[in-house]
Amino acid sequence: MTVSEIRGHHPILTPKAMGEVDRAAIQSGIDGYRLMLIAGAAISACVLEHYPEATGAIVLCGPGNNGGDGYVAARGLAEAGMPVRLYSSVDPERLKGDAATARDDWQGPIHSLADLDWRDSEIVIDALFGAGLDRPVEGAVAEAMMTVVSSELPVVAADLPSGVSGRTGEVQGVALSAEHTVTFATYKPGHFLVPGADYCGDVHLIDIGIPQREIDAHDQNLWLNTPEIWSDRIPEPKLSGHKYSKGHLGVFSGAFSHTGAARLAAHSALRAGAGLVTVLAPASAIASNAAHLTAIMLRNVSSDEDLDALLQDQRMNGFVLGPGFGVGEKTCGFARTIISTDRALVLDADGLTSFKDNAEDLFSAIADGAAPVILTPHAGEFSRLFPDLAADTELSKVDRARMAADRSGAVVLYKGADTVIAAPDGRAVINVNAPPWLATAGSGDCLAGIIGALLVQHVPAFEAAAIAAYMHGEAGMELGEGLTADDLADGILSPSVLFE
Ligand SMILES: NC(=O)C1=CN([C@@H]2O[C@H](COP(=O)(O)OP(=O)(O)OC[C@H]3O[C@@H](n4cnc5c(N)ncnc54)[C@H](OP(=O)(O)O)[C@@H]3O)[C@@H](O)[C@H]2O)[C@@H](O)CC1
Ligand SMILES: Nc1ncnc2c1ncn2[C@@H]1O[C@H](COP(=O)(O)OP(=O)(O)O)[C@@H](O)[C@H]1O
Ligand SMILES: [K+]
Repeated sequence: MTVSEIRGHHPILTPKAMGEVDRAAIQSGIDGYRLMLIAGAAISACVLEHYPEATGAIVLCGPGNNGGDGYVAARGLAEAGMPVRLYSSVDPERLKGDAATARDDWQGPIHSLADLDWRDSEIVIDALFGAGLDRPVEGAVAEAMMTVVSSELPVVAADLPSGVSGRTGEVQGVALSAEHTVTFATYKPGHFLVPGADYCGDVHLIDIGIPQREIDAHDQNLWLNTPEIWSDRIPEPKLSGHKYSKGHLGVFSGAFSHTGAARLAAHSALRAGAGLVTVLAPASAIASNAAHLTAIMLRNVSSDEDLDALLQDQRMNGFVLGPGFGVGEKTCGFARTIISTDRALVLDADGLTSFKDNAEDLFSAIADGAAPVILTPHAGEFSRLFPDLAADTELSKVDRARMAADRSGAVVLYKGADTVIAAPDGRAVINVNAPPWLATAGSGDCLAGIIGALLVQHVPAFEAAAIAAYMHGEAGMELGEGLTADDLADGILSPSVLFE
């Protein structure tokens, strides 16, 4: 999916919430079978569009309404002239409601999945399980799915690839890997959370006629991270502006052999539109930083006293602490001091790990302080600060980020291919425009700098994190595979340029 091209407000609903929307729509008088006919037609249209040369299809139907979609799709393909063989994972007599109607409207034979033979087919339509998957797939169905996997035939999935949890994106037992997934009414978390995202291929969102008011009524405060969520928060350059009106960010550097991370963050921040950026370095790192900095300023901040003196200048209104800084009590002390002021703080990398054994200290400092704080953990750092949430296999990454934001009082940007940003007030977005080559040393340091640049320009914390993740992804896409973090820092465009 070319995610950068997705525009608009896209709420993401869990399968459970989607089921409630579905029931509410039907109760309001909408014909459920009509929804299934539109869904099934969209699946057959997807197959015909993307595999026009296919000389035969197999359609795998499960026990519920996902299977019903399969019967409708099979009919559409057969009517278009494609030879179709349909397999059911259960006795078709077991089907109920709309799925039973769809079965009755299918004129062809229904084979048992146990007799699966794919040899004269070129495409598989997966309608075994969708939103109703609620336990690991096992036994004969799992075996048949393994046969499909080993056939290496392309798969088009109805709603979700079978075996992928729509709520968490986790694989339940075994899962089919689709080239295309046709989903209905809204995206589900499993389309974007890893590993589910890898199983979905291109995701096509189809409006099947469920009223928007029903979707809005079941809004779960979770959206895709698209520009429409925050475009009105992008800092606009003003004619009357000067460099201080665009904020002054301080980025803490580590000791003499650990200075690169801070410079990557500082450089990215200047590119992202901060008015001034100063690297704050201990005495041992002044020379190595000075050798590399021009537009970025440099100041010696070695001790608590140096930090107190620095904080006298009210114009330095935000900080990035953590990249290359070192793990230890000095880091915790600096973080606590900044949080006790009203300056914004991005706490990243070593700044997070330093609180491994005293996370509650950090959270109570945030609760007592007035500063907006953003925590930017990757999975390892997350498990150090929130070990119980990381270990709870029932939770999705969205649940974890939300619970972490609630507990810490900070905006949490939980990194990865499927970065989730959550605010203490419950809002959350999933960012999906990041290409895999962003996983390179120093890329997270650049992200921390971009967030800092937005914070010092007075963008609220949740939006600053969401905009920064999107900008980071866009820069990665623009630069292409093989980028280094140096390229990335150089390739960041200020948001008013990027989104003009
Ligand atoms: N949203 C909408 O507006 C529309 C939705 N539509 C479609 O409906 C789909 C949701 O339908 P659904 O609720 O019937 O669920 P579905 O995925 O077919 O599963 C059914 C049954 O599978 C079973 N089962 C579960 N796990 C299992 C396992 N591991 N191994 C074995 N069995 C397992 C379990 O039955 P159980 O055995 O527990 O009785 C469960 O009840 C949705 O994905 C979309 O495609 C469209 O028609 C258009 C309108
Ligand atoms: N597979 C991936 N696809 C896209 N982006 C990724 C992937 N893995 C990591 N990233 C992103 O790359 C950055 C890596 O940051 P981090 O883990 O802190 O590394 P570092 O400290 O080396 O910069 C994060 O923004 C993360 O979201
Ligand atoms: K499916």
